[in-house]
Amino acid sequence: MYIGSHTLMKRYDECLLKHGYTIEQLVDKASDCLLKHIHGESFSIVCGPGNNGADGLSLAIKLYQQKKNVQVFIFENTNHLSKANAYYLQKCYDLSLSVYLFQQDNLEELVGYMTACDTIVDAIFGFGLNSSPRGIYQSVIESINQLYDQEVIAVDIPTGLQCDSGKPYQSVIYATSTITLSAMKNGFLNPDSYFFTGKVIVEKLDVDDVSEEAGLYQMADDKMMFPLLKERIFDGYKGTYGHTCLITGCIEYKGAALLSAKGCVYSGSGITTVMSDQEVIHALTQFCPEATAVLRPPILQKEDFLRYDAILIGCGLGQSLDSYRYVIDVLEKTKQPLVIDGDALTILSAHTDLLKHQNRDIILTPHLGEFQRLCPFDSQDDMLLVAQDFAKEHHVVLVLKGPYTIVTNGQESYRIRAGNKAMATGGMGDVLAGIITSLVGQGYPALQAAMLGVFIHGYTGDLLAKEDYTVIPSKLIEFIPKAMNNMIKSNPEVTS
Ligand SMILES: NC(=O)C1=CN([C@@H]2O[C@H](COP(=O)(O)OP(=O)(O)OC[C@H]3O[C@@H](n4cnc5c(N)ncnc54)[C@H](O)[C@@H]3O)[C@@H](O)[C@H]2O)[C@@H](O)CC1
Ligand SMILES: Nc1ncnc2c1ncn2[C@@H]1O[C@H](COP(=O)(O)OP(=O)(O)O)[C@@H](O)[C@H]1O
Ligand SMILES: [K+]
Repeated sequence: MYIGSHTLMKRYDECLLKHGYTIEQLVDKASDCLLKHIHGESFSIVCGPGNNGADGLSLAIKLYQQKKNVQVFIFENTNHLSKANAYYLQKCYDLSLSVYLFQQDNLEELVGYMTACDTIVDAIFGFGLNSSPRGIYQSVIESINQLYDQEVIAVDIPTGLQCDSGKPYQSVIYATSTITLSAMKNGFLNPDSYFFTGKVIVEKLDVDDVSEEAGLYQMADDKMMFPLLKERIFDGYKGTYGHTCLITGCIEYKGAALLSAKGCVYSGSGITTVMSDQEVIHALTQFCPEATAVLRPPILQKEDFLRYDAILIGCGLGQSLDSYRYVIDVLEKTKQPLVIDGDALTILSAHTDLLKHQNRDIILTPHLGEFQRLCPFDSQDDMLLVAQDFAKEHHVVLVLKGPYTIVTNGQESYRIRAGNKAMATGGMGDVLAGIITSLVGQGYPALQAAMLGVFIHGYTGDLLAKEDYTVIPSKLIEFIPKAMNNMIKSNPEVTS
């Protein structure tokens, strides 16, 4: 399933136009999709001035041609209509459909006409809405929400619901169901949006598939992710599964280093070595005896890293002058695939130029706060686009953590369907960084390692959250091997 935001959906339409479709054709195809889900005999179709309204007008014509009882309601005289809207409105007039123009003084009368129909179709605004509907639009929305006997079907998005966040503007339609076109809208991932959308049906237009060309995200769910996890081989040994080096922890932040090390070991790393301070190493022997350790020298040299398959830097590294130097050293002197997390990301924020010319796989795992430092964005920005552009510009795999964590390399973009609110506990991100590093060390390509790491982490958390109110990192770690085994056993492609 593909997911779009308002800018990505706009880009999607532009790609289709580039492929030679006309906007009138696209609207025609959109109304074909709508028609499949519309039942009943009498319809009030409420159409705004843009292409969402055009979808409604085209649908009205098709219902009318099926001899249904159709009344169309519009808001504006023809000067502000989109091209397709004006085209289909003229067709409505040509066919002598009943078209009513909303004005402040006829609102009550026109809404009265709607009470006689079975179904109201909301084609007022779609992803082109840029602020709360006001004036006559607001009055009509509020009046429609007062009608309780009619089914309300929203075209693409309930008018007044924000496409990207799923949050309502001040004035919003409460739909019974929403037929969304071409792709799931990012905002519908927010469970609160359900109050407004009702049941959501995704309908693909019968057109060339330009989803990837437009940069739409894909939902990475069980079906996509289970087969990515490889079975361990019959004669594998520790050398088969990679040697990872974790440059983590300091006197003040021992826990993060311990959690990332254990996450790395439990998700199958062949050998895990923690490069840290004496105090961290001491604690590690108690907490995770399977990990090995080396004392971190004051200056890191290329030779210190020759035997490793993957490096992690961050997870409790702190932001001291030493930590700062470690980050620069690792970026300048090592060549292995690299995972950068936590404090190391904050240090990196002032030096993103170092990401240029790296010629190796680099995975960044910020939460939103860390990402804000790396790539200052505005709260109104389209995060799907911001994340994608950042990854493309800096040649990294970006893991932007949160509900439905984003994973993108700028070309391919995913939202991972795993993880839950019970996991919002300190240290959870350190476990994730350890898992991803483990997978990189085991030889998974960077994008796959990031996707799979996020999925394993979230999937384990989901299994625990079925029973528990909170999911604690130490407990999640213990459950990782069982969860990974579950994934392997549930994958029909694994035969051994
Ligand atoms: N590939 C697809 O998915 C397709 C989608 N189509 C439809 O096109 C819609 C998007 O069309 P548009 O880009 O024309 O956008 P909309 O129809 O959602 O709205 C744009 C219009 O609303 C006005 N507007 C925006 N905010 C306003 C506000 N706060 N108050 C008053 N007026 C406001 C704009 O000036 C413009 O006239 C989609 O939601 C979908 O229904 C189809 O028509 C074509 C194919
Ligand atoms: N509400 C939530 N829904 C889904 N996943 C969540 C939620 N809260 C936290 N997580 C997951 O938990 C982890 C928290 O990471 P992070 O914020 O870096 O924690 P820390 O810095 O304490 O280690 C991320 O993988 C994130 O996706
Ligand atoms: K709508």
